[in-house]
This record gives sequence, C-alpha cells and structure tokens, in this order.
Amino acid sequence: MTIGFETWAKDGAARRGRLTLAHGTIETPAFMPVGTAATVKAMRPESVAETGAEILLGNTYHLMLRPTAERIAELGGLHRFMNWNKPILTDSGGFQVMSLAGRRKLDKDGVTFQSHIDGSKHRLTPERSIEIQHLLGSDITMAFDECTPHPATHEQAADSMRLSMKWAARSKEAFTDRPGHTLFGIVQGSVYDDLRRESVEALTGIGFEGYAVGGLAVGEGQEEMFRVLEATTPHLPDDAPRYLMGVGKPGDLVGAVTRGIDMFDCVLPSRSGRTGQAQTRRGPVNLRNARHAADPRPLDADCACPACTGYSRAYLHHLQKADEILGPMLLTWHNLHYYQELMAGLRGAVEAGTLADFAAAFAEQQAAG
Ligand SMILES: CC#C[C@H]1NC(N)=Nc2cc3[nH]c(NC)nc3cc21
Repeated sequence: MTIGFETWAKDGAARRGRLTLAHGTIETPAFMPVGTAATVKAMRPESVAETGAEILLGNTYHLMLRPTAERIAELGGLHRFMNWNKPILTDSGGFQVMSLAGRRKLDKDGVTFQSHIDGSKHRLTPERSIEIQHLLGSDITMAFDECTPHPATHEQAADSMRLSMKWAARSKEAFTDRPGHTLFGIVQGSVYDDLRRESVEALTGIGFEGYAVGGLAVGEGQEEMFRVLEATTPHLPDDAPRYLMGVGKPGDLVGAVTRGIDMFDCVLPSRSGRTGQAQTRRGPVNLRNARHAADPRPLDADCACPACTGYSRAYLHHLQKADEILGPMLLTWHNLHYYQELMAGLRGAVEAGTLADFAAAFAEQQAAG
C-alpha cells in the first residue's frame, strides 16, 4: 500500500475510516467538492477548506484542454497552481469525453475527440490519461475507463465493461508508484449484477488500492442504484476505500454510506448553489421563489455558515433575482458546508453505532420540509 487506509468502526455495511495520502488525511465517509477547471466555482480554496472539505476533485479532460497538464506541471503541479494544499483526486477523462466532447471516436486503444472549447482534436488512452494525472500531481489517480452509456443492453454493458477492464490493466501498468499517491480502479457493468461481479473480480485481480463504482446516478433511480450497490460493495476488498462517482443528493449519500461507500463527489451542491437552490436539512429551498422576497429569517437557523449567520432569505432572494455574484458565492458556500456537516454526522453515527437512527431522523427532517 503506498497509502494508508484504516477503519476502526463499522455499523452494518457502513465504515468509519481515515485515508492517509501525500497531501494529508481524509476522514471517511467523505464528500469531495468538484473543482473541475482547477477551481471550485465561486469559492476561494481557503473557503472550501473552511467548509470542512479535506479533498477536492479535478478533471483530466478539462485541464488537458486548458491550460494543459504540461503547463500546470511547469508551474509546480495542480496543488500549487490552485493554492490547495490538501489531497486532490483527479478523474481520468472518459466520462467527461462522453458527456462534453464533440466528434468522439472510440477504438480498442482509446478515444479521439474534439475539444468542446475550441474544436481542437485530442486523444486519450489509458497511458496518456495516467501521464496527465501524474503531471497534475494527483494524490488519487483514476484508471481510464470507457463510460458505458445508459441505458445499455446486457451485451453492450458487457463489451464496454470488458474494454474498461483491459484499460484498467494498462492504467495500472502506466501508473508510477510513489508514497502517498495511488490509483483507483472503476467498477463497471451498468445495472447487471453478474457484470458488476465480473468487473470486481477483474479489478481485484489486477490489484488497486481503492475501488470506484461508476455508471450509477445516470437515470436509473435511487432504488435501482441502491440495489446495484448492495450487489457490488460486499464483494469489494474490506481494506480498500470505496468511491461512488458523481453521487449525489443528500439522501443518496445517507443510503450509500449505509451500503458501504466511503467517498463521494457530486456537482449538485456547487451547481445548484449557483442557480439559487439551497440544500438544507429540511430539503431543497429555491431562493428564487417569490415567497422568500420579504422573509427576514435565515435560510437555516441551525446552520453556522456565512450565508445563514449573516443574511436573510429576503437578501439571498434579492441577490438571485438581481443576478449578483454574491448570490452564487453564498449559496455555494452554504451547500458545501451542509454537505460536510451531513458527512460529519454520518461519520459520528457510524462510530457510535447509531446510523439507523441517524438515517431515520434525516429522512423525517427532509420530509417535514
Ligand atoms: C460509466 C462510468 C463511469 C465513471 N467513470 C469515470 N471515469 N468517471 C465518472 C464520473 C461520473 N460522474 C457521474 N455523475 C452521475 N457519474 C460518473 C461515472 C463515472
């Protein structure tokens, strides 16, 4: 192990642990704010740290296009470039190529595509993706995978997963082992339990220090997502961190921790904050709604974030309606603070063996509105 992962408490399938990486330690279960283009949008890194975040996510796809990985390496690496001195996990690019790039051409060795920024032509292979993430200086590098579209037939999902397993082996081969830096594999197989099992066997046979579950939260619905998790996580190594990619809503995090997931990333808190939607312990609140126009109360009287301690709902509503920059700043801060507070609550509950009560109380508050 070039990294350390210790777990000291379990509550059912849930684990309480700590991940030790080159740039610091991460208390798990953990939520990673998304810092796609070397910034968590509308937030200074110091503010992101103040919310309690201990690790950020960056994207190979965006940074290879602009300013390029070579430029970031010349300037001292991604941590220095964005003034974030805690751990960074970088995604490997396949998902963003599928969701953003133009004129994609997939072959058995990689993918050729056009930049969504200027139409320039680029190519990603497992080797190039790992090289880019090395240039960025990621603490956690993600294997390069082929992102199975959803929905997919069993045959389509099998072919896609098996290509990703070949690319996982090439990613491992290309990865340079160094203390505090590691490589995670990505479990594929869509919603098919047999394919998920085959993917887990293939990845554990190659050997990774952490395992991500990809291809969920793509429209299958929460019930199906939880079912696939229940069919997947029990077969992953107990001593390695598990990362559910791109998830999710607060209720998704609670349910996925209950099913053995240790790490999450999702654009929801930052993206919805920019559009005026606050994530709160009593469910989402849309600050653009006229009912807030004269409301002097804070967004959440029990929240200690700057948006809730310094401003009224009426003011947050005004900022959104006036399209003022401070609006997205305050709501992004609140949402990231709330997500970190939820993760701290989950960590405490797993440690105390009270996760079922925590989950029940969470669901009751969300339903109360
Ligand atoms: C199929 C597959 C797959 C995964 N592969 C890689 N490299 N990154 C991902 C990022 C994601 N973001 C979301 N949001 C729902 N789902 C994701 C899934 C993946």
